[in-house]
Amino acid sequence: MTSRTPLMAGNWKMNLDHLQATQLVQKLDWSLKDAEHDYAAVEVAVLPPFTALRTVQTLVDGDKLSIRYGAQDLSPEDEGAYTGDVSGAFLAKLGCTYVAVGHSERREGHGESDELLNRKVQAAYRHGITPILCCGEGIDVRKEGKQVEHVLAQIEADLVGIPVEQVTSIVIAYEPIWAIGTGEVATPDDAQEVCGAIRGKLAELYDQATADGIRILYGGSVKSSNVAEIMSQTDVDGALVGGASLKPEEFAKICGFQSA
Ligand SMILES: O=C[C@H](O)COP(=O)(O)O
Repeated sequence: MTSRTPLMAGNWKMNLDHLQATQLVQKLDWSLKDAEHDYAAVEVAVLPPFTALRTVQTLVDGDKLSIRYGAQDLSPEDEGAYTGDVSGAFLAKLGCTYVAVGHSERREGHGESDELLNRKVQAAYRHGITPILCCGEGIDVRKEGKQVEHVLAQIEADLVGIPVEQVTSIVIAYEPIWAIGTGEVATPDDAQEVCGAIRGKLAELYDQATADGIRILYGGSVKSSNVAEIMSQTDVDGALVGGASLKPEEFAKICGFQSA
């Protein structure tokens, strides 16, 4: 089986101004150094608000940190009269490695459709930024037992027209909506069921070798106390962490699940 380097990504959501962002990244770096974190074994990234990206870039570049960073969203367009939007070109200039696309808080809170998310995935690739494509079901879908078909339909629609050469670098994040910020973490079996099905769908849409190389993250109330069992699942290659990524020592522990 292809080996996949785990990715631990902290999604700060709408938290931390640019000054607080600097402090958090410094503290995270110190905590990771204290833990002798091996970045080659587990990649670490943070997704600050747009307003903090420039300061995070300055700190990471200036201090030559190994922490990567990215944005939480991007425009499907590259430039022009799109008030309030932020172009992938601008994010690339700021050194963003990643951009989240289709977080449930955007799908639901901003009515983002699969058609729009597909255009955002394409926009990310146009600018050499790796999309972290988020998917997941709400509680009603879960109660009906239709989580797998729901998530696979999202993935298939969001990847329309994305060629194999591009999709090899994509990161998929499975986040059951009922587990986000609720303290209710999916069981390792729940996570594996959907992450495994996503890999199967990627093999069907592309090929098995491509699917085996793609990283699939789990997100939803991940903490240092539950990360090891989630990460023990065959098809879980990391975590997209919300609340716990705002606490540098805790996030560093999450990042070190393997060496703990
Ligand atoms: O993007 C992150 C997810 O929404 C998970 O958030 P959470 O760890 O606060 O549950």
